[in-house]
Amino acid sequence: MRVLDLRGQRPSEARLRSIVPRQTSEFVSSAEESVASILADVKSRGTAALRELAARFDGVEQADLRVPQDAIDRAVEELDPAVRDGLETAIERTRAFAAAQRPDDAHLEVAPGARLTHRWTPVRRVGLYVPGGLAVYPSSVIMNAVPAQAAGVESVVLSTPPQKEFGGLPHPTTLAAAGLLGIDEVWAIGGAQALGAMAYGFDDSETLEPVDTMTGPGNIFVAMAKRQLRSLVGVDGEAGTTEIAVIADQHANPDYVAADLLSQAEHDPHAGSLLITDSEDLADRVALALAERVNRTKHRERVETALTGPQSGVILTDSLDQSIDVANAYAPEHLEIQTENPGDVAARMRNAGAIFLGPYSPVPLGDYAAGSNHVLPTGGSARYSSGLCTTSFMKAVQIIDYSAEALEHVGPAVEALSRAEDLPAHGAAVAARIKESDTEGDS
Ligand SMILES: NC(=O)c1ccc[n+]([C@@H]2O[C@H](COP(=O)([O-])OP(=O)(O)OC[C@H]3O[C@@H](n4cnc5c(N)ncnc54)[C@H](O)[C@@H]3O)[C@@H](O)[C@H]2O)c1
Ligand SMILES: N[C@H](CO)Cc1c[nH]c[nH+]1
Ligand SMILES: [Zn+2]
Repeated sequence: MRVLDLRGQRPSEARLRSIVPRQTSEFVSSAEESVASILADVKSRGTAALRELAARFDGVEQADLRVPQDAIDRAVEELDPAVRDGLETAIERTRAFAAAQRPDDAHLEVAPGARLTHRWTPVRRVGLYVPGGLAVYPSSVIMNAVPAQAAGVESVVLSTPPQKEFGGLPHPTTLAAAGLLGIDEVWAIGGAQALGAMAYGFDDSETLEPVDTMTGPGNIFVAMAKRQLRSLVGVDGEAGTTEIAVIADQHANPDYVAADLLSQAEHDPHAGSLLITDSEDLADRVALALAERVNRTKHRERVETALTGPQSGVILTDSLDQSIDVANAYAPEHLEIQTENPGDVAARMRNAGAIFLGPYSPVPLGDYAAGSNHVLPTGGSARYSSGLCTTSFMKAVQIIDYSAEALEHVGPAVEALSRAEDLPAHGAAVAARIKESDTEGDS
């Protein structure tokens, strides 16, 4: 991994953001044109386009795009018992935490007779994307579906790539996870075209009703499709190519740090793994442990590409304070804090998708069974967006209920502001109720 030595330097926030190792936003932008043409094709030609795209990108010929219920039922029946236990544990913990996130409505009488309500409602129909290119992601079925169900969403549709190995159906463990969660509308469509299908819907040889919100992780084609469809449907944050940053000091266990950096590098050759440390000695020991682990890891080629790419590296700082500044500027999807007092460091972190404290909370725990969600903002978007949660599937409506006296009391304020904005009909609408006159000239 390349080393960036910031010791003795005081880079500005702007400079820090530009020098920390990361895939540039041009990386996702490189998919812009191809995704635009995929989406246009799906919009105009529906299932015919989807079948052609599946042949081109997934190498499958599909008769039906919708997965039959008996394939879902069979996947549940044939599920390995240990995997079933794992999925059920993950569902149980994620469900408990998602239920705890349900927001309360807010009610306020802002003045006598002036009642306001902030009422949360679930989105009616949502589309969940579950990736399935380089790896298989049944855990992402849980991370998408459980908060949607906790929010009270009425209609859930799931889309995931068809697999050549399974005759054009999605991977059976992904189907089994859907079955365990009671999801019966599953489509074998992958990549940008899946997002287009759920956003536009189609009604030709098969029918897919459009959704109101789409969520889920995926590669750059998925992330770009979400960017392009954002004005048509609600989308969650940009949960693109995985990244991990670790703030570590001399107290950290180098083998744990190495194992965790490697764990996320195995997702994708473009995944980012970053160590931020004020201890050169720790950095050297992590490098040794990492080399040893990379030698024997299953997806060695992918991991080596990720760890040696421009998006990965070691940043040497001259203090824990500077490590925190660097991490906040980087805004990682996952941040591990492997320091003497991780809770104190976490309290000073503003920008991270999820924070993992201390030696016994590794990122892979959060990937599967911590109870937290693994669909998290990447590419620095943790500066302004959150990981998937129950409110990602909800929206709030504000309800205004004033009595005649309450309106009369605040009327002069409304009328003065309407004059100031040269929108006198606004003031007149209030004046009509107060003075029993509805002409603008009276207001
Ligand atoms: N941030 C998160 O919360 C999170 C969670 C899980 C996974 N991930 C990330 O999700 C990604 C999963 O990627 P994946 O590739 O394994 O699965 P994927 O489902 O995202 O992508 C596979 C699809 O990409 C499409 N595709 C492939 N090549 C294409 C091309 N040249 N042009 C257009 N479309 C093409 C195909 O249609 C295929 O079905 C990884 O990068 C992983 O790091 C992120
Ligand atoms: N680390 C991924 C989020 O970036 C989530 C995941 C799913 N399976 C394994 N890991
Ligand atoms: Zn992972």
